[in-house]
Amino acid sequence: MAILVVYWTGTGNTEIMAEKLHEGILEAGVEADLKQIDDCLPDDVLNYDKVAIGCPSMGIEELEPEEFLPWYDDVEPILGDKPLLIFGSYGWGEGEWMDYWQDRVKGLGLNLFEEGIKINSTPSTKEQQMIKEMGMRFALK
Ligand SMILES: Cc1cc2nc3c(=O)[nH]c(=O)nc-3n(C[C@H](O)[C@H](O)[C@H](O)COP(=O)(O)O)c2cc1C
Repeated sequence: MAILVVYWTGTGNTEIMAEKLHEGILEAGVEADLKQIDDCLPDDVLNYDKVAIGCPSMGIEELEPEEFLPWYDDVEPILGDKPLLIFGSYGWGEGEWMDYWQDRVKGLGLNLFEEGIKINSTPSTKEQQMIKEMGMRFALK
């Protein structure tokens, strides 16, 4: 079994989240790759059993529109029933972009794992541990 953790980041906060998820998955003893979307063609997701996708809140509570969204629009239709974990960082408010993203995923009937992880700004040490534990659960489920 292999898991892909793939993300877009502007200033590195979502990247820290991706690294912690990846760490947790590896600690659970499951093979995993960590990639930025630049290094991952949409079809590459087909090589994995489970996929974790990260994108921060950009625009006005939106997924990043220039690079991430066109990539994600191509990925979503080929995910099938692969377990999908979504995550990202936000800067203010309640992190509504994650609610919209989850609604979108659920509306398409995709196999969403737990609730998407949203973290305000840079994840604290405690939040990093929580993310790592979620990575372990994702790996072992
Ligand atoms: C162009 C732009 C738009 C943003 N829009 C939002 C927003 O609508 N809501 C929000 O909570 N944060 C917003 N943010 C803040 C980012 O989500 C926040 O800084 C986040 O930590 C960035 O994650 P990253 O370091 O992975 O890029 C925006 C930031 C930028 C640069």
